[in-house]
Amino acid sequence: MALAFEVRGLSVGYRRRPVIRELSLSPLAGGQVVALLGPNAAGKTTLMRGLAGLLPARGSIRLDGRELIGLAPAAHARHVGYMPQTLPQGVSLSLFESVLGALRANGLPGGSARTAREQALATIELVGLGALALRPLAEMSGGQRQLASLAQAIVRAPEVLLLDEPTSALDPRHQFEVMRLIRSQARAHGLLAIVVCHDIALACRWADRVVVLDPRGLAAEGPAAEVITPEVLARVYGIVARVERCARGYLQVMVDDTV
Ligand SMILES: Nc1ncnc2c1ncn2[C@@H]1O[C@H](COP(=O)(O)OP(=O)(O)OP(=O)(O)O)[C@@H](O)[C@H]1O
Repeated sequence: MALAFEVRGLSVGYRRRPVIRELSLSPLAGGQVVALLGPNAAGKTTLMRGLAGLLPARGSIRLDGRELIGLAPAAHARHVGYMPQTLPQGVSLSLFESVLGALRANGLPGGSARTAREQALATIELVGLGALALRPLAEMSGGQRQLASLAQAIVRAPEVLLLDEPTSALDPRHQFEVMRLIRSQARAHGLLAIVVCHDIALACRWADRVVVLDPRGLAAEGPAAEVITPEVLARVYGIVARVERCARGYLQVMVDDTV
């Protein structure tokens, strides 16, 4: 049975600024990739941090029927992994040490120390950074640090993987590879991946469902082909856009103007 993830009446915000108010989503399932879209300041990061247990939340987040709100942060993090939008900076650790550290921080030694080291190295290979395993993060490019951050999130093998703009620093080839990797991880391990993305076509190409937020709350959700329409793009982003299918059947979004 695929894992079930349910968000009901969820509120997340900051001391004097509620951002996500009473948000309910259709149930999400393990094995899926869900793209979280929406304009700047819509609350995507706030929602992700609430789902990850990094901001206080009210309402309900259920994983296979078990309530996550109220769990201790370490227990919450074992179920729900989070890759932040900001890249790791100024860290003197090598890539290998940082990925091994992420694995250990989860309280999941992965068997023996040797197994843990092998797991860390295998994950580094998976994101395509095998040749840089011993390089300090501080000596990596922005794109390489973003891939390092992805490796740190994946190595923990959470059931729900939250990725906040994982492709923002990447060239087109690496964007493609990362989205393909996320989907193959979701399919292979039955994990649910929720990915924040500003590239609507990229999101539609790889996601099974999209959730669109705007500052008023949930604007739309469902399969990309049903949700991404000129009307929704005008209402949510304030753009005049055409939504067309390319020869291969993928959605393309062409922006002609602002509303
Ligand atoms: N630490 C904070 N304290 C108070 N308000 C915050 C904090 N962080 C973000 N906000 C506010 O919460 C709102 C939502 O911000 P959030 O970062 O969740 O948006 P976002 O959809 O991820 O935006 P972007 O696409 O620009 O990354 C914004 O109005 C922002 O100013």
